[in-house]
Amino acid sequence: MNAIATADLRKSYGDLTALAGLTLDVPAGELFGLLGPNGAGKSTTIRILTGQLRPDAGTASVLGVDPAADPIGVRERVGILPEQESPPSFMTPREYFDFVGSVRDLDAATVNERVETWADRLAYGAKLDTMHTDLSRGQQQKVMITAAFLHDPDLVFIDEPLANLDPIVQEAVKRFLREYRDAGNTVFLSTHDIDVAADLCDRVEIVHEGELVATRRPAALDGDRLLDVFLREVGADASVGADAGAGR
Ligand SMILES: Nc1ncnc2c1ncn2[C@@H]1O[C@H](COP(=O)(O)OP(=O)(O)OP(=O)(O)O)[C@@H](O)[C@H]1O
Repeated sequence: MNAIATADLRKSYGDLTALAGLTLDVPAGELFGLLGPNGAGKSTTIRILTGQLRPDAGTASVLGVDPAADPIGVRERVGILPEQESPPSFMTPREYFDFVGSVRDLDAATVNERVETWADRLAYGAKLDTMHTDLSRGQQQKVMITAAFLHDPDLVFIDEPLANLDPIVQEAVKRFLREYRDAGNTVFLSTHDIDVAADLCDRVEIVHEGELVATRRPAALDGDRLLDVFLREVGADASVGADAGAGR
């Protein structure tokens, strides 16, 4: 069964074509990676799939729900870790999780239990009652990761999840994501980091200028081959483009 299916998704911002006909299936239980350079259309894809943005054309299904027709229905069922978003500056992590728990209809005991587990996993228990404004960027990212998983969704959309995290925490998050996938859940990961995609994903689709240009299974490649594919497919354009930056 597919957790996500899209057909010919298109989206423009004025004259700029961000998605030029994206057709994509993600089976349930896959740790899927959308890999592309800056400006390739990754966040636009996530925003459409999570009902935050309507496509100009094409269709999408997320856990059987059409995000354009029922955006709230999709957001109830999935977890979302947006790129570079911060928790509210005027709250502590504990207050924020209480808020997320009430939006997600979780009882206080469940919230507390899950928060303790996540604070242990990502080593930030000492900061649970510190205002977000006094947390480091990486500590704020730990809070955002916890919030995305707090209601134990079957599917998560995670945009550059490892940004700002030190190597120890990165390994803890990777370990968790593999366990989450092994339990039958689905991960839609968006990144421009080839190492992250190669290390973590069952399958990677490379997106460039709003189109899918290559698909690979990292386990079936050796060494740096995903980098070779990436450079071959997008490197030449990305290195001369105004929005250059293939991540390494
Ligand atoms: N609200 C917007 N208005 C105008 N243009 C936009 C808007 N959002 C995105 N774009 C443009 O659409 C294109 C795709 O952007 P998108 O954010 O989807 O890329 P991305 O692959 O997530 O990039 P990054 O890795 O840098 O986050 C880019 O050229 C971007 O400048």
